[in-house]
Amino acid sequence: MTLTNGPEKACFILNPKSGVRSTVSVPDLIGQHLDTTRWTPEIIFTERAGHATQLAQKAAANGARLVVAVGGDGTVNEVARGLLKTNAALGILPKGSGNGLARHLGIPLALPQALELLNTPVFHRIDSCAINNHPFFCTAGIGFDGLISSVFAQSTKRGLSSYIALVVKEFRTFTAQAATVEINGHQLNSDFFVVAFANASQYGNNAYIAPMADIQDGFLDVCLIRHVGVADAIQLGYGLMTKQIASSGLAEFHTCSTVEVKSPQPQHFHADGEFMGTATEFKVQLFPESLEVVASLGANVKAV
Ligand SMILES: Nc1ncnc2c1ncn2[C@@H]1O[C@H](COP(=O)(O)OP(=O)(O)OP(=O)(O)O)[C@@H](O)[C@H]1O
Repeated sequence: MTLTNGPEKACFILNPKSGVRSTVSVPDLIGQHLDTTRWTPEIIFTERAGHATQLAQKAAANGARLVVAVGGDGTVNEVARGLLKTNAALGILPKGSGNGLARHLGIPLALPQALELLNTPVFHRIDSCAINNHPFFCTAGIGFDGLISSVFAQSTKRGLSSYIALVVKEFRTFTAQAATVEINGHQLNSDFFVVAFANASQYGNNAYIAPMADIQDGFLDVCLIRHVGVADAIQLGYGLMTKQIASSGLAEFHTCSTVEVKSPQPQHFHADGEFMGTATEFKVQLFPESLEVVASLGANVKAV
């Protein structure tokens, strides 16, 4: 497709550390598959954690119409937060191990096909969220999944099998944590294994924590999981991978636009799988239609 005004600027921000497919040369793939009558590409490598946010802000300020995160959900998060309140749209070349947002948006995991999607882009507006002012676009969580994000951040191993081994190890010693969750004017006091906040439906790797979550509906889906024994854990794992967590009897769901959580003990928390620290009080907010993305029609999103 040729534009009457010529190609627009597309900036590709690559995290060289992300993913397990390190042999793939993304610049070569961009050279082979990107339609240069549609886009004039610029390719930049990140140099450190957090760098992608600065690069994305700069690209948007310099007139890029499209800023493409090349990496996993951590890189997607960093690029996307840099694009909030700008005129640039987010593209994704999925190169992580989980790729939760890319999967929700129907973006092909094969990079040549993901590049083809950018050649004939359809733009969509999606909601974004924040946990204690840390933006997230896919999921955030407190409790066991917060702890896992912390332990995974310290581990040098990547990939699904390492992740599962780590989950099993930590599960043996983790106990549900006391907290008060305030949703829609109601206070729920309990011990919680996980309090998860879903903008998109999955954590990544097709593990669906909130299968019904709609990324354009203006609502957060909150998933509360209380005590989890060994037999429950197997059922929970099965429910996550088969989109049947809601019928497992182990999870309770609420929708809201703001939720607050208080806990007597500091709790680990994550945003899009990245460990954000510990806190005793949490405020989680949703900002409707606050980010423009290129996604696949017929996936879980409606076109603008
Ligand atoms: N040049 C860099 N050097 C070191 N770390 C970086 C660099 N660029 C980005 N990072 C950090 O790498 C981390 C992991 O990135 P990302 O999530 O994209 O990959 P991943 O962990 O392999 O994928 P997934 O989240 O799907 O498992 C992010 O926290 C990001 O801040």
